[in-house]
Amino acid sequence: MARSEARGAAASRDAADPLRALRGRFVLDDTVYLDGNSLGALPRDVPERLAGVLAREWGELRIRSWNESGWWTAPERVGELIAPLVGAAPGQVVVGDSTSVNVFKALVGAVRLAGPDRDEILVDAATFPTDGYVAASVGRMTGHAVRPVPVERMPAEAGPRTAAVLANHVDYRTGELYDLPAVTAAAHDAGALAVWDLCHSAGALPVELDAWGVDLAVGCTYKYLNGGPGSPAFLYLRAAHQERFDSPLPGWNSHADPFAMEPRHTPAAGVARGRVGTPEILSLLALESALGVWEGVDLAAVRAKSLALTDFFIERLAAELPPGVDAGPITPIEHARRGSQVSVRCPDAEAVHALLVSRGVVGDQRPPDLLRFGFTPLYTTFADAERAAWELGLALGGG
Ligand SMILES: Cc1ncc(COP(=O)(O)O)c(C=O)c1O
Ligand SMILES: Nc1c(O)cccc1C(=O)C[C@H](N)C(=O)O
Repeated sequence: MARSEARGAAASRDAADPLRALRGRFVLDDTVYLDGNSLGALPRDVPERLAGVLAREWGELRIRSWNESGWWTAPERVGELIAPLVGAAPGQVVVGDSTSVNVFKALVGAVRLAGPDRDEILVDAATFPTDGYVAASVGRMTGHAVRPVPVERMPAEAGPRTAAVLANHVDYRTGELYDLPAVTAAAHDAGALAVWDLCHSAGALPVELDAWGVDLAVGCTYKYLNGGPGSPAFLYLRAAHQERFDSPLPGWNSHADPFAMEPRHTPAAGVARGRVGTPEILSLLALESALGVWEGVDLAAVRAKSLALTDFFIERLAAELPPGVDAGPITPIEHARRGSQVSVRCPDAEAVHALLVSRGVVGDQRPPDLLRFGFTPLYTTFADAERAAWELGLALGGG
């Protein structure tokens, strides 16, 4: 297919895209932005909302805003906006702290729920580093052995010693989507709890935490949920576990009566038990505004577009890669095993990434030899996918 034909195909697919109007809800330019799996683009409504928060809520109401502007309850309120995106009924998602801190809360909470007779944690062998670092520290604190296991091996490896498994729904490096329901079911069969990191799946594809029986989950909000740099993470605490959830970070915000200022901690009822200290109000409210773009969005349509975009990119890349070049996608071709990014193995990835950025195609690069291209279905176009494949082909000597 000549380039003009490929561009024509992209244009017709963009014209037929049921989500095409959503791109206008974001601040974007003619850069091909394929790094929404690291930092989502800015939703248009956010600056005005934040300006209002600064001028009125902080500037004029000051301390009164904790009650009158709903700051105190924002962690649960924003959690309710995330809940439908991860298949959670109300009352199970709370927002605050970083993903790393929530991994700590969730994992210690899980091993405490599992009880004293189990002494092992299985951790995704290819995990994003922070989860592995936290798990190792949890092991040192609690005495549990921490055993790295590939996610696909977890069903076979979980056993009578296993207290919890900690796994990523989508591998940040390869873009592989794991079988969350099967791994969760196997963990349960072994009597263990399943804790999932949804950083690379929340907002990118349908997630059904309640239906799939997940015990605890965490995820960041600055990737596919477009909450902004450092926006707070979310914690899912399954309703059935809330009463027994014993947080390793019981701050005053998770107290049943915070303003009683009691010396002893009495945990709050419900998901507020997952809170710790004062919420990050400015970034939390920016996130709340950013989540407005999801109103009425069908996650099945998001998934269909994500797969169509990544298929198209993989197809165009196969056509544009010069013969004999030792580079190509490592992300699984099977839809059931693909998240919303395509990772391309390529020599001199750092130099190729820099060249692509200079040509207006922004993905990212992970050592030693991976280029990552994230496809955010809310705003990425088929024209973006076509141009990225073309520029990557050129960067590798094609054209
Ligand atoms: C899978 C995964 N977990 C955790 C993190 C880090 O979380 P945080 O920096 O919010 O603690 C990231 C990305 O930064 C990630 O991709
Ligand atoms: N959180 C990030 C940051 O603060 C700076 C740069 C990148 C990030 C990321 O989110 C990286 C991302 N989790 C990854 O998948 O590699």
